[in-house]
Amino acid sequence: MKEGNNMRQQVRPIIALDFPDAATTRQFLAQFGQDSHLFVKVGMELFYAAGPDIVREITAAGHDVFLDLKLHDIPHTVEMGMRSIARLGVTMTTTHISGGSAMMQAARAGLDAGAGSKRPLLLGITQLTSTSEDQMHSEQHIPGSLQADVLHRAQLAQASGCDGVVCSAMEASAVLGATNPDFLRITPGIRPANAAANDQVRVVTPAQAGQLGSSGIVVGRPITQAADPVAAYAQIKRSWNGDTNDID
Ligand SMILES: O=C(O)c1cc(=O)[nH]c(=O)n1[C@@H]1O[C@H](COP(=O)(O)O)[C@@H](O)[C@H]1O
Repeated sequence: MKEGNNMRQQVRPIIALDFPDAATTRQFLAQFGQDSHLFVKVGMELFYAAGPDIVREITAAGHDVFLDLKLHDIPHTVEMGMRSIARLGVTMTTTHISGGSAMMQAARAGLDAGAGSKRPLLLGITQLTSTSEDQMHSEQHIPGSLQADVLHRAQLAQASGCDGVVCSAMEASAVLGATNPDFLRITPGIRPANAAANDQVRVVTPAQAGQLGSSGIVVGRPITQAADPVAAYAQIKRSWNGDTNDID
């Protein structure tokens, strides 16, 4: 087994359900059959359209939900927002690290206060996978390498009560080296070889993500817009888990 495989904590690729409404989401999920136990991400597009009801519906169907709303506000507002999120029974959620340590601590306190038996895991957003190092320099006025910035953010997130970060797989092994081994490295920006990058910049294949030390991958359009989403999911899952020599 490759070293990266030992680091993998989420065997299932997390499918980003970036759909405009509940009906489209239901049609998509129905293709996977009643007994499937998927790990899906509900983000802004679906949540702003279908609200907490769609999250409850998906969890009631037996799927794990990563509710990705990327909270970023003053600490009190984020704490109270996270209390509401925790009551939805989701598995993971997100806050922006750039809001600072007080905001992340408040996010964690909100999850602690709002959760029942199982607290949602808190992930900090480092640098979006759509951001290049050049953009970071010119638009954010952050000097140095993008990896160094991601490492700094990851360490701040860990010290502030986060359970992991969202970063690209390109930074995953460095984050692993700079944080506790169980600190999660959830990586979007996943594209099978030859697939369109779309708006993503820091992109790797599912197999590379496994080798680079990701602990979970997030995949949207390569599955949701595939001619056969169930087959695309199965192929990406095999590649991610190192179960195939197929070109991914
Ligand atoms: O927080 C995220 O999930 C996220 C962070 C990030 O840096 N990059 C990123 O692409 N994402 C999300 O991951 C998903 C990627 O979707 P695709 O580009 O279609 O595979 C989208 O739902 C994004 O919102």
